Amino acid sequence: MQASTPPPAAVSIRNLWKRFGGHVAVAGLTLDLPAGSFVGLVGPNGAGKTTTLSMATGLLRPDHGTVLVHGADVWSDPVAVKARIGILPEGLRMFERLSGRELLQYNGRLRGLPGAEVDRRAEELLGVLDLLGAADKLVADYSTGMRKKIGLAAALLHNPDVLFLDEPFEGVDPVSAQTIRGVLARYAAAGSTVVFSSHVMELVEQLCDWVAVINAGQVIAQGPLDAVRGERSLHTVFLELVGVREDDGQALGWLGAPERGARDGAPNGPQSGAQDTTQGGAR
Ligand SMILES: Nc1ncnc2c1ncn2[C@@H]1O[C@H](COP(=O)(O)OP(=O)(O)OP(=O)(O)O)[C@@H](O)[C@H]1O
Repeated sequence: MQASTPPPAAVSIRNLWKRFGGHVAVAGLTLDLPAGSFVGLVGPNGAGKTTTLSMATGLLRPDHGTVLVHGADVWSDPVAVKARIGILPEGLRMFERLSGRELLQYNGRLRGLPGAEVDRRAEELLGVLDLLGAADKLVADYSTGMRKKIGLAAALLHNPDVLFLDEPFEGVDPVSAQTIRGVLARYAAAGSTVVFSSHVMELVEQLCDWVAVINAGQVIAQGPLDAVRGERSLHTVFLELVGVREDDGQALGWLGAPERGARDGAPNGPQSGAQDTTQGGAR
């Protein structure tokens, strides 16, 4: 499975560290992401994915370590790097009082693209992402999925070499997710690099050809998807790698059991309160 000459790295991360107060969020993380690959970053909650992506894209300064994007240092050569990357961060803050179309036009101009080219690309992206009907609506009035799509359009407008996406499918309905997948697949097929974080292993397996598993601020596995998962599913391998916590059978023993004397000393068996709650929840 090992290639004799490794492909050039689009993103090369070396010994990256980040501490928040007493908590080490990223602990000496080293990662090489091959150019032209579709990379999935997976890891449990709090593993350090967002912190890593933020440092890799110049949004958060590392305590230590380097990140190179196509050979340019993110922190010592930020202008060169930012011209080559697109970012869809988690919880992206946008100019809410602009319409979707205006947001793209503003982004395109900031990127130094000629006006006519910005307009052409913006209309195409709005069309492909099924946002033409909402193009003149304020971003403030966009739904979660629409926000992800307009954020993706803004990240792609200048045709970056590397696209970083933090949880691009979170809160997105299946129709919009399919649209986003189509755009990403088309972008990657043209030879660009996509790096995205996700908790959805099935999605990573469908889209990605390269995977990095992050746990406790470090990379615990990385490589081509087939090499990382072997004959098994990524889900199974992931759970094994990060270690599933065993339930000792003691915790939550009260949950679902009849309450005795907890409320005004009155028993609350399944035929009284529990049943009412179920009916209430069904409405
Ligand atoms: N600004 C911050 N201040 C303090 N702690 C932070 C900050 N940002 C992240 N952390 C902590 O750093 C650790 C890594 O967080 P991070 O958001 O990078 O994880 P993640 O892998 O993206 O998690 P998730 O999958 O839940 O989004 C967590 O313990 C988190 O609480």
